[in-house]
Amino acid sequence: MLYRQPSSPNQLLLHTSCAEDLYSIYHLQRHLCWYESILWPEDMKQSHGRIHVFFSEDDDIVPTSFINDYLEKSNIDTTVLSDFKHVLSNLKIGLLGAGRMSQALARSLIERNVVSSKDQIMASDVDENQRNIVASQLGIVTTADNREVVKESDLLILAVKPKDVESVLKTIREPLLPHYHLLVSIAAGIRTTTIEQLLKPNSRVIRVMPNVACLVNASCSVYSSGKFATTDDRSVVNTIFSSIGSCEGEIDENLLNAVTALSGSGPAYFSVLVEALADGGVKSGLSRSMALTLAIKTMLGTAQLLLGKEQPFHPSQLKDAVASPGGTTIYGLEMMEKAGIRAALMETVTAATNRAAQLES
Ligand SMILES: NC(=O)C1=CN([C@@H]2O[C@H](COP(=O)(O)OP(=O)(O)OC[C@H]3O[C@@H](n4cnc5c(N)ncnc54)[C@H](O)[C@@H]3O)[C@@H](O)[C@H]2O)C=CC1
Ligand SMILES: O=C(O)[C@@H]1CCC=N1
Repeated sequence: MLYRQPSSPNQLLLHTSCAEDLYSIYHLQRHLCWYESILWPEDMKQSHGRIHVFFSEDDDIVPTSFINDYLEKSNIDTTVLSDFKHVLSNLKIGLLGAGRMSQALARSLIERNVVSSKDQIMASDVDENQRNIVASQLGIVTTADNREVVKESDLLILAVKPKDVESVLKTIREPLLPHYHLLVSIAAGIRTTTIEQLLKPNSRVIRVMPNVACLVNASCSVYSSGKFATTDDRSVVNTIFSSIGSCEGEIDENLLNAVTALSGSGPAYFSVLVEALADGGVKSGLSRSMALTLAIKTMLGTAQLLLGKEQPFHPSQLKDAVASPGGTTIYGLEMMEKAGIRAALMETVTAATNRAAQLES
């Protein structure tokens, strides 16, 4: 009644009244009406019995320490259960395309216990070799049939190359149920409206841009929601993409191409910079391996200083702190300016943004 596509007038009536009415669907599908279930400290104090709030220490949905502090200040008894997790324990995740990004995502979700079992993830890929890698290295079930993944999952992650998006969406259009499934696309330059048009009306879509550093749980992701995505959908996306690094929140979709060009493609730019700096070291007599190690670790240390948990440096502050009067650094910096490196990097991001816009059309 809720999920079957109506094929007779009676079924259509039932479907419309039960599966499309906002309030019925919430209750029949056993979703919680959050807005009716908020218990404020004042309400708790008025209760006749004793109230004690228990939190899981590691909660992907509720900010445990923030709410715990808030309740403590309101004199409500609380206990944080150490080592307890509140994870996406029932959500079934389907990966459409089992390439580099999907594998990294699946690995993180399993290793970081965001899912409670490997059985919660399934992947499809046209390439048998990729399927074998995923099955043997990650122990998750794979199939060549994208439709099978849709039928077995609640949330789908579309991780094929942009050129393959349309054909995959056409294949899964039928089994993908707008009220049931959430489709998360990480494909560069494919708008949520394009995806929505290829799916059934009202399909819930969120577009995310992570980066390859998800292989080491250090991706930074940004997302944009389609027209029909819900607050719960955004919360799940936040949880999933925080597990592979950080999720920097939602952004106007018009800016997602710039994100793609900066942080999506960024690891490639930094790799070129590291390689070029190492070349400079080799030219000045260092061994290749020493030069590469120094360049990489210098990039890492610089990133840590710029991010600085307690006192982040502004880039110009850090540059000034390193360049002493008449010293080595200022001579190096002069050469960078002569070579036009700032303009070159700005144009790099602009060119990649424009390319993402071309993919959109
Ligand atoms: N590689 C990167 O650094 C980033 C990639 N992205 C996006 O992520 C997506 C995936 O990228 P990668 O994982 O790097 O690509 P990939 O080439 O490693 O993986 C794509 C997989 O999709 C499979 N595939 C192709 N057609 C298919 C079909 N019809 N049905 C099922 N599977 C099919 C391919 O066999 C391949 O294994 C792309 O859209 C890209 O724009 C986003 C951020 C960073
Ligand atoms: O170059 C690409 O198409 C993808 C998008 C972000 C990183 N790689």
